Amino acid sequence: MAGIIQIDNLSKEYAGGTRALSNVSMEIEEGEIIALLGPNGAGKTTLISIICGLVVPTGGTVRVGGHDIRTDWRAARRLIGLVPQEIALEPFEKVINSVRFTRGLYGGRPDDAYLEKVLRSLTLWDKRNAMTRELSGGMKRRVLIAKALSHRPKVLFLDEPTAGVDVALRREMWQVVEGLRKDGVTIILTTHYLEEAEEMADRIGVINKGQLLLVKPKDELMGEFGKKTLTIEMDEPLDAVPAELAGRGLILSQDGRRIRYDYDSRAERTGIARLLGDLARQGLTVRDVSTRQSSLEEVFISLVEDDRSEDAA
Ligand SMILES: Nc1ncnc2c1ncn2[C@@H]1O[C@H](COP(=O)(O)OP(=O)(O)OP(=O)(O)O)[C@@H](O)[C@H]1O
Repeated sequence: MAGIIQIDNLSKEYAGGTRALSNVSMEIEEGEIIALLGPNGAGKTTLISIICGLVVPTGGTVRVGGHDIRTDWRAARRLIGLVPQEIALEPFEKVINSVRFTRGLYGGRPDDAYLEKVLRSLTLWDKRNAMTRELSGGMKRRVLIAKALSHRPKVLFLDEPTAGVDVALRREMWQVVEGLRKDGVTIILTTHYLEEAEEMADRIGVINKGQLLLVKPKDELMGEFGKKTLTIEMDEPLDAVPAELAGRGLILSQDGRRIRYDYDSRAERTGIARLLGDLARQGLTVRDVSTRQSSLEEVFISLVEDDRSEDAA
């Protein structure tokens, strides 16, 4: 079965000559949450804007629910809701009217029962008669989501949903997304926060300089690139790594008390047992050992750096 979104060889060159996207292809399955990660200017917003019909691509195609976004844009757009990066609301409008209005814009017939369900799920029902300017920042963001959901889209785009919000609000937003997942809404979000992608997404796409470097299930990405670090704490400080243990990439801390060893946890032989055995043979006593998995942040930085060094080569 084809995915709900099918992107083929998508490219965009802006009028000034900036190449914002180069031959991006990707398929998104119904019901999944996909996070698009990338540094500033990578092309994330451009990609979302093209799918939503706000920016015209210079090459390639996008289908939403089988509808081409250019030749069959009305049907495609009906399936999409967009929560933009900037908060843009009518300040003197009541929440409920603002949401009703957006539903009308999409050509939806009035359906207050559905809008009540949406507002309740976003804990906005009690605020339905408040003017949007009276709401807190977090509530305003939730109103944007309510508006984007007002016509029952199958796909929701969240462009940096938690940019500039505090930790509590960020967690609140994650819960909202979790609720939408349960309702079967497909979600595509962009973020700079790796923690956010790690927390919410099923799959992660990494974009850099207009190119989609990879799209992978989150766990696979972590497993594939996630190196582990073993820290060995010595009973007595060392002056240097013993010569017998050279060539294994061991790093001694400045105070000589800890040895760091990076290894691939999926390798058949991690070298840990050998290392500990060799230390014992040298008469060195180990006080403690700990391991740490690299974070997605480290994974991401190494990917983007690889991309940079390939450019330089
Ligand atoms: N309307 C436009 N006209 C010309 N160039 C543009 C336009 N919009 C974006 N760009 C350029 O296209 C590139 C990609 O921008 P885009 O906003 O898609 O990146 P982004 O990954 O969303 O970045 P950010 O994380 O900062 O929002 C950038 O170099 C940007 O300057």
